[in-house]
Amino acid sequence: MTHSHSTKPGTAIVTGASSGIGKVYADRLAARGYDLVLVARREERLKDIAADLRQRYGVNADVLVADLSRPDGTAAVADRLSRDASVSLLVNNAGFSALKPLTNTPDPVITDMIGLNVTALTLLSKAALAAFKQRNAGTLVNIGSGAGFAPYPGIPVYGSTKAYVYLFTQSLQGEVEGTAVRVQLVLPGAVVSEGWDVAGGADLDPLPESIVMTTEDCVDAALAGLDQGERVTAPSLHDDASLRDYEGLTGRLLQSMFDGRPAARYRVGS
Ligand SMILES: NC(=O)C1=CN([C@@H]2O[C@H](COP(=O)(O)OP(=O)(O)OC[C@H]3O[C@@H](n4cnc5c(N)ncnc54)[C@H](OP(=O)(O)O)[C@@H]3O)[C@@H](O)[C@H]2O)C=CC1
Ligand SMILES: N[C@@H](C=O)C(=O)O
Repeated sequence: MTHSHSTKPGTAIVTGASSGIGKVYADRLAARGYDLVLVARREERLKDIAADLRQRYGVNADVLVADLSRPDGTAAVADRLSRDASVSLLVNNAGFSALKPLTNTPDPVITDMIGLNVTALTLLSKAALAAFKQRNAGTLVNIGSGAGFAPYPGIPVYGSTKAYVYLFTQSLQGEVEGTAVRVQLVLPGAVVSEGWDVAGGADLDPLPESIVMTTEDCVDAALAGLDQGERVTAPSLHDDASLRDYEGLTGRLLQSMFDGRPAARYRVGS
């Protein structure tokens, strides 16, 4: 499908576009007429995906090979965000997990995971919002995880990086309030992808099929949430009132933390 110039929505940068959720984002965004910049480390895969998108949708698709757990990799993508005024959407999707207790997780895995899931996502969000705010247009999508809602024994670092994405992205929503810039937080549950092999220590196969979503359903729901103007989209959460309750409760808890008097149960000064 080709799109006329006047309807072009601009360029979308998708990190982690070489597989899983990111690859499906690239496909769906190309179907919507976006030109693409595909970011990941595996160049051959990215080239094949880019060629396929060009051929099937008639869009431009560039490959940007970058290791986002390294400062130079993140800087290369940030540079594209600040130089290329056609970029109207960033999907901060690249991420990985290690399903291991802390003491069994090698130090480089920990630093790479924090570097990718937290530092790169933060710096690329900053570069995107700087460009989008200047143009008063653009959309930032950050991929968190249901694993960021509560302590998750066995995956202490991954779950915590996703808790960061949850709070960070919602904080950014406050920063763009009153502008035309949009920030969406996407919280997948369990999704079929190579990510489970990368994570090790757990296998998708023993999980009941009923709790695992396809990458296609996950991305289609995330984009439907974006179309509906949602700030937080949880593709597998049927009871969305529970999310609002959670947000309300944590917001009230934050407010009630600001009190100069020690709580009575500590009997300080009594
Ligand atoms: N699958 C699931 O159950 C869930 C996944 N998520 C999140 O969804 C996102 C996508 O994961 P998913 O599709 O499952 O996993 P995949 O492993 O299929 O995809 C991860 C993508 O990130 C890229 N990537 C990994 N490390 C780096 C790096 N250092 N620099 C640049 N790119 C990198 C990979 O490409 P390459 O190796 O070529 O660099 C790949 O394209 C992640 O943020 C994940 O945490 C959230 C909830 C559930
Ligand atoms: N990727 C999954 C677990 O590691 C998740 O985010 O739930």
